[in-house]
Amino acid sequence: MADPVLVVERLSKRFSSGGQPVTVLTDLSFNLAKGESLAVVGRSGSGKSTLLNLLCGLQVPDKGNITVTGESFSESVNSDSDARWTELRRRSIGVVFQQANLMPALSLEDNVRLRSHLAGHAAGHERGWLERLGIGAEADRYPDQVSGGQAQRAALAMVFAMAPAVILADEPTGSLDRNTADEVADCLFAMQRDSGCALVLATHDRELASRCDHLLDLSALHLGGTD
Ligand SMILES: Nc1ncnc2c1ncn2[C@@H]1O[C@H](COP(=O)(O)OP(=O)(O)OP(=O)(O)O)[C@@H](O)[C@H]1O
Repeated sequence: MADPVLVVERLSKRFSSGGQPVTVLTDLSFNLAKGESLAVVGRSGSGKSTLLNLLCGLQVPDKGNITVTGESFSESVNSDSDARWTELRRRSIGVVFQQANLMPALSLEDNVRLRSHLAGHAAGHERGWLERLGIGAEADRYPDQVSGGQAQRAALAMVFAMAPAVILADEPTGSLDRNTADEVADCLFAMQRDSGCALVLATHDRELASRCDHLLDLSALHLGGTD
């Protein structure tokens, strides 16, 4: 494999629920290279969102290592690892959720400008990103003035404007009707292919998952549930 952008080694995570340990991930390992996509599927509660949270440092594994663009993290947390995760989320890891996470007081263009600025890029390309997502005409509108599909396209424009190494998408089309979901997915995969970033996509939608290069079925790895 070409130099991997994302390396996951023997990752384990459990929670405590009502005093009972709940094992979510056990010894999970995979690599993802530049330009590759991985669909993470599995029944509700199998750990899809937990995995994405671990991959951007919002949760900490009990065991294992995660390496993103050469930065390695283990289960030990300190101010150095916190600062490195924060910097990665600012510049290198783009996150897309089921609901577009736009700032309501900013126009779509200003939402893209802010995200791009935080990632260290000069202003000036915001409209271009919105045009590539097919919503250039909506650039001056505010999030509450656009449809769910348009808002989700704006969320993708924000993420691609960062020029991230990795995109983590958690049910990015889950709140959209089938046609709009397909259109947004077309944008996501076309732009991921053009930008060459890696994509980890958590979804219940098997059709969407089948568009990725690799499939990780968390239900097949373990039975989950209470230990
Ligand atoms: N902070 C937490 N504390 C305790 N248990 C948690 C916590 N977060 C998640 N869990 C449990 O971990 C398991 C995995 O949750 P997760 O949200 O990752 O699943 P999922 O596959 O994304 O589910 P869904 O498809 O319904 O979104 C579930 O049993 C959930 O209840």
